[in-house]
Amino acid sequence: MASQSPIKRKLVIVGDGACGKTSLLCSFALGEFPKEYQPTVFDNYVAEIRLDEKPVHLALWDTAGQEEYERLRPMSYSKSHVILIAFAIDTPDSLENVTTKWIEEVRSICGPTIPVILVGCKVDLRPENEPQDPGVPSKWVTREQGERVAQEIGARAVQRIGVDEVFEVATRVSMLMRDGVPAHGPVHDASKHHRRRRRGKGWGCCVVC
Ligand SMILES: Nc1nc2c(ncn2[C@@H]2O[C@H](COP(=O)(O)OP(=O)(O)OP(=O)(O)O)[C@@H](O)[C@H]2O)c(=O)[nH]1
Repeated sequence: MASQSPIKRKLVIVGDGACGKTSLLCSFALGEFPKEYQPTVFDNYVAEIRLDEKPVHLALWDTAGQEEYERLRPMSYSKSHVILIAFAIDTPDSLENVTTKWIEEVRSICGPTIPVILVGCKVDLRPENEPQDPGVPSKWVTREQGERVAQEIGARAVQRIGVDEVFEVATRVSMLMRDGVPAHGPVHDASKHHRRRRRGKGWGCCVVC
């Protein structure tokens, strides 16, 4: 049987500096966490995966969260099929910036229809049963806060899924785009569990693991 040529997809990850973007990509693409923190300028990885038995060449574009590289980042978005917006659950500001900065940037450069997935990183840092004083705000981003932001940016919450599943969902929704425009109108072929219209147009998903 002739081997199928892979479907090419491009994923870009953005989010605040040091929120965990590179670590998330590396743990998926290379199977390991980077040993040391090195702020990214930009970087690429490739994952050869299979989705519904079809080979997919998934290009993973890592971007700089640090402000000094602000002017370089817009170039990374070109011809992308899906965007991951990351935040760190130990840094509430990084979630706030999703609504005040990242979704605005993504929508203004990539347009209203590109699928966006919101991902909460560093979940291992949150203690399982932290005693909570109702008068004191938690230093951790809660799942409810993540869901609220997901709603604000028109995304759906998908909780407690692993790294591989994040990229499986991302690859699946990336199929909705072709060369920067929706492949076939609204989201009729999205998987049942993750189907969502974003204000009648795009698609979003929140993963707060
Ligand atoms: N405990 C824990 N630490 C993490 C996790 N992800 C990232 N880190 C740590 O957080 C720091 C920043 O991680 P990076 O993945 O480089 O963050 P980034 O978002 O790519 O940062 P920039 O390149 O500056 O935009 C590093 O010290 C990582 O080891 C995680 O899931 N758990």
